[in-house]
Amino acid sequence: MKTISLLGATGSIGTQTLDIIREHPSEFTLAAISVGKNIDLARKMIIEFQPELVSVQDYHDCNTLKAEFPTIKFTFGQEGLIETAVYDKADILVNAVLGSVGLHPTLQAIECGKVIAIANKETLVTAGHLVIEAAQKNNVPLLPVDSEHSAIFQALQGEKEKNIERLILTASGGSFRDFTRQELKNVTVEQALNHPNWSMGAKITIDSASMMNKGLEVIEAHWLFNLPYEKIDVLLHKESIIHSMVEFHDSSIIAQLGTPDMRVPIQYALTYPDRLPLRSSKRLDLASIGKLHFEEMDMARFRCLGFAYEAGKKGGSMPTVLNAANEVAVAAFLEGKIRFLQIEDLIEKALTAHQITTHPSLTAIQEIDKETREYVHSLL
Ligand SMILES: NC(=O)C1=CN([C@@H]2O[C@H](COP(=O)(O)OP(=O)(O)OC[C@H]3O[C@@H](n4cnc5c(N)ncnc54)[C@H](OP(=O)(O)O)[C@@H]3O)[C@@H](O)[C@H]2O)C=CC1
Ligand SMILES: CC(=O)[C@@H](O)[C@H](O)COP(=O)(O)O
Ligand SMILES: [Mn+2]
Repeated sequence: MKTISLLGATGSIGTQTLDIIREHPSEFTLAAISVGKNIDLARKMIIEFQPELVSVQDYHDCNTLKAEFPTIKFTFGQEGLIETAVYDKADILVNAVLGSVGLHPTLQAIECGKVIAIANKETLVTAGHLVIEAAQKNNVPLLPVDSEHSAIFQALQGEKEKNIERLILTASGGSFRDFTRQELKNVTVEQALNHPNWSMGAKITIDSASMMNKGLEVIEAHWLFNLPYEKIDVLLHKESIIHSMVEFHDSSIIAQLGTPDMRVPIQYALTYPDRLPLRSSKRLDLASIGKLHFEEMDMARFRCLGFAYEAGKKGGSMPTVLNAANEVAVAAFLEGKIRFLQIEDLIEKALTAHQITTHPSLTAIQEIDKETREYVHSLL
């Protein structure tokens, strides 16, 4: 029996993690959860899973739930996320919270020796060097949940890092794959949220449409698999059936395939190095699919991908700026304050204005994250 603490329980990855726990009650138990502002869903989860600890984003919501569930321990805010991440009865932390708010809790959980199943890619983008250093120092496994990284992780089982020629991350192209830049000028939030293959949270769906999701994933892959950016490529694959691939020096390519269902990589991270059946997941029927398509990535069309490669290669605090600017810009787009193409303009301005700090500490990362958010807000 593995005991889980789950950050971001009310989100897309969070609720799918609960599906896995529900499907395998003799394998997993849930000790602690964090939620944001979706208190109605939090109530239902508390009744069904009876976690011992619940962290809530806001103080007021925390007090409301406390009055309703007097036997459960409640906490709130950033400290609450940390308490949940390090909850002593949990063996494994599933980090499915959104954004760089997940960084500090992840570092603390690593210090406490928790196995980390990481969906929260912003944490690895904003401070991958700190997360990897801490994981190595504390001998803590960092298990990828993101579908592309899970695919690569699965393809690498039994393989040696020295034999890797390159990673090939697949990209669906998102909601606007076939739009020209001219057509992108007036797209709506509703159109952007209509991902062709995956049902995901709002922020990552916009990131998919701008191709920033793939940019964040390139940086995430750099840290998780210890490879230079020159060995990480992106290939447009509109069906999202091949979740990613590894090419080896002998020219062999190993790919992982499946229907687009995040429960598969979530469960693999929870059962690794074992596997369990997943009856609720649809089997891949390649004969009925017939054809798979691949195209080279157009870097002029998808500018955010170029920004991410550039920020990743420059290193230091640049990825922190990339991530923070993107978080603010996407939130502004979702709130209807800016147009879609202004997301990339704001990110470009933030990157251009930034004076790089090399090997930033946690305090420096937090400070640069805050400053970048303020700077981008000042441009809105
Ligand atoms: N969805 C997917 O298929 C995939 C997601 N990922 C990554 O996983 C992470 C989560 O994505 P996803 O599940 O789509 O996101 P969602 O927006 O669906 O969920 C985010 C979760 O985080 C909580 N949350 C948001 N902000 C805060 C905050 N400031 N403090 C505390 N809790 C907060 C939300 O709470 P509430 O809703 O209660 O407000 C919710 O539980 C992201 O990093 C994403 O890039 C990676 C691969 C695939
Ligand atoms: C499910 C998942 O891992 C997402 O990150 C997904 O990859 C988004 O797809 P695209 O970014 O390729 O559109
Ligand atoms: Mn992904």
